[in-house]
Amino acid sequence: MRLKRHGNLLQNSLKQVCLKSSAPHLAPTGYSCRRNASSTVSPSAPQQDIAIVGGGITGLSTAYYLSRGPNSPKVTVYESSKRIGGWLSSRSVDVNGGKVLFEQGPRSLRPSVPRGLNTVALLEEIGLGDEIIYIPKTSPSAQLRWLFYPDHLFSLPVPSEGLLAALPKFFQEPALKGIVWGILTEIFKETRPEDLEDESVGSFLSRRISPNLVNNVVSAVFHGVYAGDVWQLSAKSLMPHQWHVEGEDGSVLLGIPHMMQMVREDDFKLIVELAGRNEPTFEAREKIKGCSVFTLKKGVQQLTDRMESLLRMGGNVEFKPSTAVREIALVEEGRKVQLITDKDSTTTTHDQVISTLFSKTLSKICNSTATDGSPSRTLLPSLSQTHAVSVNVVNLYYTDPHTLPIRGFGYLIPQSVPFDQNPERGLGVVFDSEITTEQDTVPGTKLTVMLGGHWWDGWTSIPNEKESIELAKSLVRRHLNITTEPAATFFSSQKDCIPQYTVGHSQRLKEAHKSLLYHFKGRVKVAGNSYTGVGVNDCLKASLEIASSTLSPDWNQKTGLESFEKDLEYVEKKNAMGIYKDDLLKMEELRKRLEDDKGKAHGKDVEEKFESVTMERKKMLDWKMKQAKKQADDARRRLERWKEQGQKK
Ligand SMILES: C=Cc1c2[nH]c(c1C)Cc1[nH]c(c(CCC(=O)O)c1C)Cc1[nH]c(c(C)c1CCC(=O)O)Cc1[nH]c(c(C)c1C=C)C2
Repeated sequence: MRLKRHGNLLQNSLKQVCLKSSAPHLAPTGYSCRRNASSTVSPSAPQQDIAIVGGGITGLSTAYYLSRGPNSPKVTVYESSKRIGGWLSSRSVDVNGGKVLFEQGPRSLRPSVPRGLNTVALLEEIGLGDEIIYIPKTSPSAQLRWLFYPDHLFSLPVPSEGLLAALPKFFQEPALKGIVWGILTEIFKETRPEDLEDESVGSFLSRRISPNLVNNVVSAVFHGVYAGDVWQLSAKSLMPHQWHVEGEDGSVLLGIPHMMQMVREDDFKLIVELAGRNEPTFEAREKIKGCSVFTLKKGVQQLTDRMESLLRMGGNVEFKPSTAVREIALVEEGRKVQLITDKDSTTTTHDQVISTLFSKTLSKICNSTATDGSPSRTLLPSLSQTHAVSVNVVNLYYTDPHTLPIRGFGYLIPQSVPFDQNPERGLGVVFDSEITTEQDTVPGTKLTVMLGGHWWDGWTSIPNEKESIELAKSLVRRHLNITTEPAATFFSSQKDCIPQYTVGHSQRLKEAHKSLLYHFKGRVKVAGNSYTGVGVNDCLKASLEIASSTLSPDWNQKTGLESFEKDLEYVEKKNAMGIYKDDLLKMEELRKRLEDDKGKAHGKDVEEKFESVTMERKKMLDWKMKQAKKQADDARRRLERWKEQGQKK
């Protein structure tokens, strides 16, 4: 009975989500997932049939965005494994009379503007707003981040303590040697040759600042995000702002003021889109302001679980788990895409296919048909070069809440640490119980040890479960002096979990865009962590965009990679200030008028005018705030109504 009521509630909320996105006054400015009047697909046209290959976070959210409007297409999600949800995997494990939550993939998300805001908006939309745990910027896990070099842990400078407090560390810590000098002399360094299309993060930052910064600090930070090798990862793709300003201003340092006024054009579009819908709610925006990262009460997998159940209840989406797609081909004179799956070689046809697979896997299933007996070749050669790293994740739980000798987020191990200090090939350790204890029912200390990544490139076999747990215990014994046995351990091997955006990434994707258009006429599109960012926030942004492209009038010009046709474009941040955009533009107008007046007016007059402008701005902001709050109240009341309706049913 209880479950049923819950089910009704979910179904209702999906209906409400649909109603919401179809409301004309809420029409998104940029990404319309609705088929509007100008669409090539008229309301009487047959329902489109879309296949999504891959049932991870990108596949599920694409299915969700496709399904939330009226006249939504028929969607089929193909997933090779039994389980839907992909890399987002949270396990609740029984320990000593209670339960602790272990994360195998991403564990917390950043509230960055606008991608993190977009994630919060989605969480609110699917009814998980109250399940978000906001970790405050003041918590030890947000303040203290540690690095290991060469044989000890040291904390990275805390920005709030200021430069003066941090300065001695730059001279005492061997890892930071030469970095201050490298920064001070950056503006005098030669700029890159004009014909240099891309280079590694290592080469870029060594050239601009110092190799020590790369080997001892940046390589550690890149371990924490990409588990990759800084000497192979692309500066153009992964440090796009810094790369851009070097090109524009000749120096990264001199370019900082410029950089701070800029925002990527695609992010700007998302800011405007979110502001247009006043999302996330005012309350969530307020919480985000003070938070460093956020997660969910039952772990990040709650996001994929909720989307899956909403989609199953909505009725327009069919799930095909344990069904690997082994071939994709254009058929019926280019009017359909055929998928051949490994289930008895079943074939199905669809109007469009969105692949969220690892790009190399996609390249293997998109082949030319050889009629002359020669071996078939991939139609997407530039994607066949992609490489991904594997990470073994070991979760450890100790009953003593005071097992750790230090507080903070955890620590990262840079590439320069000698082998004898890191024979386990560790990348870093997360102090999960320092980030939040809200997910567990018993006290204790919870750690996650990450092993492998690029260290294992070229290895033919990697450590198994038993070996990895031993390696993890040995690592925390040497680095943290933890000698007690954990009360619980959990292991997972994440094979090829992080695609590596190595030098030439953007050029390869530009070529892939052309190949997809040429061979599949826009009927095969891509999204996911192989292309426009490896994080959850990036994947959700990509799925919003690809769902919109799929239903747009010019769907046949879109592949998900069209942004790679040209270099990244930036716009001025002041035009991208979300809900304050109009105010700021009006302010700018007033400021200009005042400047014009300046020549005519004197002293007191000018001061008075400035004061009146400030008052005017304040009034405008107050008004906007009140409006946003009213909208949030309305949304809350609406939600209460849905809940009541759901319960009555
Ligand atoms: C399986 C291991 C993973 C490692 N990195 C990622 C995974 C899935 C992916 C990843 N990690 C972070 C980001 C950036 C997030 C964003 O921009 O929104 C991505 C794409 C950052 C991050 N890394 C760790 C944590 C707890 C976070 C969360 C945000 C933060 O606090 O900065 C921990 C961590 N992840 C990896 C390692 C080696 C590591 C070590 C401490 C590899």
